[in-house]
Amino acid sequence: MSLDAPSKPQVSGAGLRFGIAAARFNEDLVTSLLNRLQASLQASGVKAKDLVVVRVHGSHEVPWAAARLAAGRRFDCVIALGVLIGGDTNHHEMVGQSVSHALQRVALDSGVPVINGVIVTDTPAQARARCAGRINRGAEFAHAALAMAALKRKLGGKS
Ligand SMILES: Nc1c(NC[C@H](O)[C@H](O)[C@H](O)CO)[nH]c(=O)[nH]c1=O
Ligand SMILES: CC(=O)[C@@H](O)COP(=O)(O)O
Repeated sequence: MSLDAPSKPQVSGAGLRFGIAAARFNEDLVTSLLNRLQASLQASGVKAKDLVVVRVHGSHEVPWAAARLAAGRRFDCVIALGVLIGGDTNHHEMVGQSVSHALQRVALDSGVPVINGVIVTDTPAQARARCAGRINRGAEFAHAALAMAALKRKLGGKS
């Protein structure tokens, strides 16, 4: 586990727009992650009207939704959220790797930054600690999103 995330960026969120694609699988945990993300974005000045959330079945479906949000060219950054927890097989690792690659492809192909907020853990306890416990990954993803949205405004993108 790493807790050495960068600190909150000195970025005002006012006027920045975010598209969020979130899985329903492990719904309570993903919703907690989403709530923490939204609270952190709004604390930095992002308006509720500038946060658009779409929900999909599982983490495997998140990259497609992220791609559609990015293709709309309305957002400064797209944020992908999901929680993959190990079951009897290594399915969670397979999905986690493919989702990670797909999200990177969406970002590079679309020119819209994509934040990988899909958490992959071996146990439910590890997932709870990161989504609803002492490790606030929702706020970390918000900080990454704010920084990348501001950078996109500065450097430009395809859109
Ligand atoms: N086991 C988890 C899944 N599995 C579902 C897949 O993501 C996918 O929806 C299914 O294979 C149909 O394409 N999803 C999660 O988000 N978290 C899990 O722990
Ligand atoms: C089918 C799934 O999404 C996932 O829950 C796999 O679980 P398991 O490894 O126990 O088959």
